[in-house]
Amino acid sequence: MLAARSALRASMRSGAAPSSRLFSSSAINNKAVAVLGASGGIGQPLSLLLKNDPLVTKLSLFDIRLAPGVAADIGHVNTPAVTTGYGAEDNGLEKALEGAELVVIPAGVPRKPGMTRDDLFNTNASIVRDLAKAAAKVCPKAHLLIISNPVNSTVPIVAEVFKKAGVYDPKRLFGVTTLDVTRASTFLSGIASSHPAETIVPCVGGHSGPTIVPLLSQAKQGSAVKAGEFYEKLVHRIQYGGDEVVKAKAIADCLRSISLRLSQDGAGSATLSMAYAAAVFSNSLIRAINGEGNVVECTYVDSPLYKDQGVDFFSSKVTLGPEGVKEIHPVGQITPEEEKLLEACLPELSKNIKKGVQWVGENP
Ligand SMILES: NC(=O)c1ccc[n+]([C@@H]2O[C@H](COP(=O)([O-])OP(=O)(O)OC[C@H]3O[C@@H](n4cnc5c(N)ncnc54)[C@H](O)[C@@H]3O)[C@@H](O)[C@H]2O)c1
Ligand SMILES: O=C(O)C[C@H](O)C(=O)O
Repeated sequence: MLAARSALRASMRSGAAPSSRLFSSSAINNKAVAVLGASGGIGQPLSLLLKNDPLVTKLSLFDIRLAPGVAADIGHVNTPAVTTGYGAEDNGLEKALEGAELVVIPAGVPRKPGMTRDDLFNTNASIVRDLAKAAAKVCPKAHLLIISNPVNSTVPIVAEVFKKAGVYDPKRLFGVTTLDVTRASTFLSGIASSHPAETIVPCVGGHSGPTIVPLLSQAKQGSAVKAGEFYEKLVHRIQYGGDEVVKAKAIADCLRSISLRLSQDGAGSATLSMAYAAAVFSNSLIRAINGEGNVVECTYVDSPLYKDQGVDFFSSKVTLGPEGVKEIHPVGQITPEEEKLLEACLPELSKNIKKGVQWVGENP
């Protein structure tokens, strides 16, 4: 995360003052990235951040609405990535996936106030399944980065689609849980008065309230938070950071529209911080694929760690490499409080994974 952040900041800087070294590209450094759901709240800022990443040389933006316009706009940014937008017509999805090495998927509906991520399952499962089918056909060797919620279930759905197509490589499928790590870093650094980039809190488990397990004891600054009510509040804030944004956007939306329409629907969930987090993860993965060593991110992958407890996918620290997942790290030493959080996480995660696998079995 630390390495990724400084690389991303270097990318940002280079965007302002291009250095020929950063912008030079050899064959190995050419990276084609497709974003599916590119016109959405996450899709647009994420596409912009990817366009600003000098390691990305081709950017294909797909959405069922507005993608050519988004691509035309982003395409005017003077960085190397050649950017093209595709809609659903004229086989646009397959065209967007042609030659893609990374496929980032934020397509799907976001939460409204009062909903859990699992409430999105009925809508998003089929969206993700269909996009995964196209990727399995057109770019079966691409690395897939799944953002669409509920991540705990959508990642197993993608795995099943790829298995059915005979092209599943568990090393190339990632649930993007970077936002949990980003939030934990921000919240803890606010308490410890440390620099966020140096405040690294691994978050393991999955991506939903009770399945997000922040390991504060493994952060250098973790001792700034003593066990007890204060610790519990911080853990709760990290686990339910997504709800904080959904509620804040709902209030803002409500105030803005009070004279126009009395809407309680809200304006969705985290988009900008998510775009940042996904850009950090994408940059880390590309650097690892390009041969950089010691690139470690927390990510939700097909993992051996808790398979004996019916949990086939689990987020933990993962060393990334040229083939994607290089090494999955165990959770390591944790406190009794963290042990309790993990105990609560595992059965819920197992349920979410089974739900995805069963659904795609019945709805192939
Ligand atoms: N993993 C995480 O940490 C995390 C964080 C935030 C949001 N999310 C999830 O990301 C998803 C997107 O959130 P958002 O705020 O960007 O939503 P949004 O509604 O603003 O954007 C979604 C986009 O997906 C597009 N889309 C819908 N069906 C599609 C299809 N079949 N093919 C291609 N595009 C399609 C829509 O047209 C829209 O542009 C949600 O499911 C949300 O819960 C995940
Ligand atoms: O909270 C949500 O629904 C979106 C996302 O998963 C988040 O953590 O912000």
